[in-house]
Amino acid sequence: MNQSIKPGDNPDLTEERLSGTFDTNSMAAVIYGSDKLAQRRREISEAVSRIPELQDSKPCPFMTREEKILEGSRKSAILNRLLPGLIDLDSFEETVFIHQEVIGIEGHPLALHESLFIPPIATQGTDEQQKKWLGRAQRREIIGCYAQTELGHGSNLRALETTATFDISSQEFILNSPTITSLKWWPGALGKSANWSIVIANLIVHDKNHGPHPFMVQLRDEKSHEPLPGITVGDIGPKMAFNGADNGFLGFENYRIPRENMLMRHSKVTPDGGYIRPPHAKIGYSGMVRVRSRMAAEQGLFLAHALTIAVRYSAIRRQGYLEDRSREVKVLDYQTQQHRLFPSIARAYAFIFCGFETIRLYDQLLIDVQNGNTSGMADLHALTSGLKSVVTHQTGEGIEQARMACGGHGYSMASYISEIYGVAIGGCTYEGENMVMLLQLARYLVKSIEMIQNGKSKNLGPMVAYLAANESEIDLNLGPNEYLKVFQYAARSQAWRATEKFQKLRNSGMSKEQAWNQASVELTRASRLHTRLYIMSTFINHVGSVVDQKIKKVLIDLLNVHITYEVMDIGIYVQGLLSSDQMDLIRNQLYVSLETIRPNAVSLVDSFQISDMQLRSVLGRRDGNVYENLFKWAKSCPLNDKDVLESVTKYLKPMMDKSKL
Ligand SMILES: CCCCCCCC/C=C\CCCCCCCCCC(=O)SCCNC(=O)CCNC(=O)[C@H](O)C(C)(C)COP(=O)(O)OP(=O)(O)OC[C@H]1O[C@@H](n2cnc3c(N)ncnc32)[C@H](O)[C@@H]1OP(=O)(O)O
Ligand SMILES: Cc1cc2nc3c(=O)[nH]c(=O)nc-3n(C[C@H](O)[C@H](O)[C@H](O)COP(=O)(O)OP(=O)(O)OC[C@H]3O[C@@H](n4cnc5c(N)ncnc54)[C@H](O)[C@@H]3O)c2cc1C
Repeated sequence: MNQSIKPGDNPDLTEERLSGTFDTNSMAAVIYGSDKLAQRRREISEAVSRIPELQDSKPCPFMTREEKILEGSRKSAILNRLLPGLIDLDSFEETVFIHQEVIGIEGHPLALHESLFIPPIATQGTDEQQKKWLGRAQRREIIGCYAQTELGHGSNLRALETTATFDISSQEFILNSPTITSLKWWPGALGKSANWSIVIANLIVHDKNHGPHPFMVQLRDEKSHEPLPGITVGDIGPKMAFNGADNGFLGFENYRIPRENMLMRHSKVTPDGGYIRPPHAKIGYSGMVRVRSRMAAEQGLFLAHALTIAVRYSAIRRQGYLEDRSREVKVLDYQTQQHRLFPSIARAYAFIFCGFETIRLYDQLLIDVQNGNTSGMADLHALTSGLKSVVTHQTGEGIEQARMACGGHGYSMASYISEIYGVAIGGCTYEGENMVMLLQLARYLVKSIEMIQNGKSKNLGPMVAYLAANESEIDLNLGPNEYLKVFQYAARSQAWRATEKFQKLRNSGMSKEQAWNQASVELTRASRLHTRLYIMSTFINHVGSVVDQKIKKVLIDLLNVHITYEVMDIGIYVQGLLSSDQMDLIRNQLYVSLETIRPNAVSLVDSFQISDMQLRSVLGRRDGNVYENLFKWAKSCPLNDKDVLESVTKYLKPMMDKSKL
């Protein structure tokens, strides 16, 4: 049963919902991890929809940037008052969800507070530091951000220029931005809203640079909100999207903070200027790993937003004919439309499934690290580096296809797809530029292959054990596990090809850095294939664990779309393994899978249960009543407040008048 059906809906959409073979609430439970979690999302949406002061004052596309920031702040403040009655305050998921529901995806002044300001205090602050700041931050007495990137440096953290020099005599750190390129640049909420920040600066003690470390820094006066003396701060200007957030710049001039403001759970500076090393050199980077570990699910949901819009719209949009010339067909019936959208539905599910898995892995790692065991850090760093890169890229591609699948109306801001696209593809850049992060994973793959070459295959972790196998023939009696073997073959041969290229260049006398650079395109290809293999195997495992048989059946259909599409997409890497007959067989299986999934397409996107408020799309409305609402939306555009604009009276009319003979 599809729970989205309501009286008054567009009959085409109701017809689709009636053709679904499964219960959308049960599917939502599988997507979000449990019936309880899915139910909480519905309850929060429902509660929010009944609070008038939380509704949009006007559609986001009609707001200026200043209005967006004002609206985000207005709603944040109201939410802060209402949150205790609406959500479980200890739940990060519920906190993020309600902000998304109420404020949307364009960012808001507290977007970074929850995800990048509070977690470093909680994980890298000492008990005393947590006592001092955590409660204040959680109550939102203070608003924080995370200032790491600089005008001249982002990807390469070793080159950051901001310094925090320890002054023993005053027991203070002195913060400085010595050059224009050392200005912090990009941090969200820094521009106008935050009054505190985690600042990443090079720790200098007794003239020795110990590299980047995190510091708690007050930026603005807590009464007047004016920047404190020694601080230069402001907004960096409009962006491609995400304009509800005030990304900012920040400079320091001999700005002093107490010694106790360095986050010292792992690294420490003692009063006499002693430096105590952390248990792992990169432990200070763990805030980034946390955000990356959450990106697959987050991006999967961005894709889910775009697909909810495109699939619902494709079910009510009629254009052209198939056999029956008496009525135009739903565009969703065209194979090209299905090929454009259904593999992306499968990817959205796959990303969410493996996203929740990486969140679980991160949470486990956090416990291990707090207990002094840092051995899992390298594995999770490699995994999340690849995952954020592949998922953000494919999400961007999927959203753009969704936009095109909506024809002309997809290009209108009424679809809201362009905003989803703009926000989502920010993920290709933030938290580590994709190529840079793919190359981090490649280091791990090359090291794994070197272990095999050195006869140490038994030391390989489970995620890379396939690199040591020797599969050269596949029995295409095709089930998911055979597809997995095909993918393993592709990932393995590319990883070996890239490593051997790197080694050959090294052996020719080239420096390590040059050889790496000259092999880097091949290395990034290896990282992508490795990551896609991981996504596929997580998807297969997840479907295998589903108990409800109706849900399992449709997820197997979706998995079939995924595995056939993915293998077709990497055809070039499996030429040595699969014959052209086998490739034809897979291609045909893909087409059959598209037909199989067709009756469930709308129910599959309905199962994401994204409310109209959150979707903010005229095309993607739950009720499917698109045309009358598009007309209403256009009429409410501020340009239509007057029939004759100043642009006409001041310029066009005089021009036309002058041109008259
Ligand atoms: C619609 C519904 C969806 C819901 C979503 C919610 C709605 C919200 C609305 C909108 C969302 C938008 C939100 C926007 C938020 C934006 C937030 C952005 C925040 C930021 O971007 S913060 C800045 C991030 N910056 C980076 O990521 C910088 C990238 N660079 C690096 O991380 C490092 O420089 C480097 C890793 C690339 C290199 O570091 P370096 O020290 O030089 O190390 P190397 O020499 O390369 O490697 C040495 C060795 O260390 C290992 N290593 C590196 N990192 C780690 C690590 N983290 N853990 C473990 N080990 C690590 C590395 O592998 C090497 O090992 P080896 O020697 O090979 O064995
Ligand atoms: C929406 C958004 C929000 C952000 N929020 C924050 C925030 O809250 N806090 C914060 O501190 N920062 C934030 N950032 C900054 C972000 O983290 C950086 O922009 C990001 O890490 C990329 O760094 P960069 O800009 O220096 O890119 P660059 O490194 O300059 O990248 C430019 C090009 O160089 C290539 N390149 C660079 N290094 C290498 C290499 N070693 N090998 C091969 N190619 C390379 C890249 O692949 C890319 O093609 C945000 C950015 C965005 C877009």
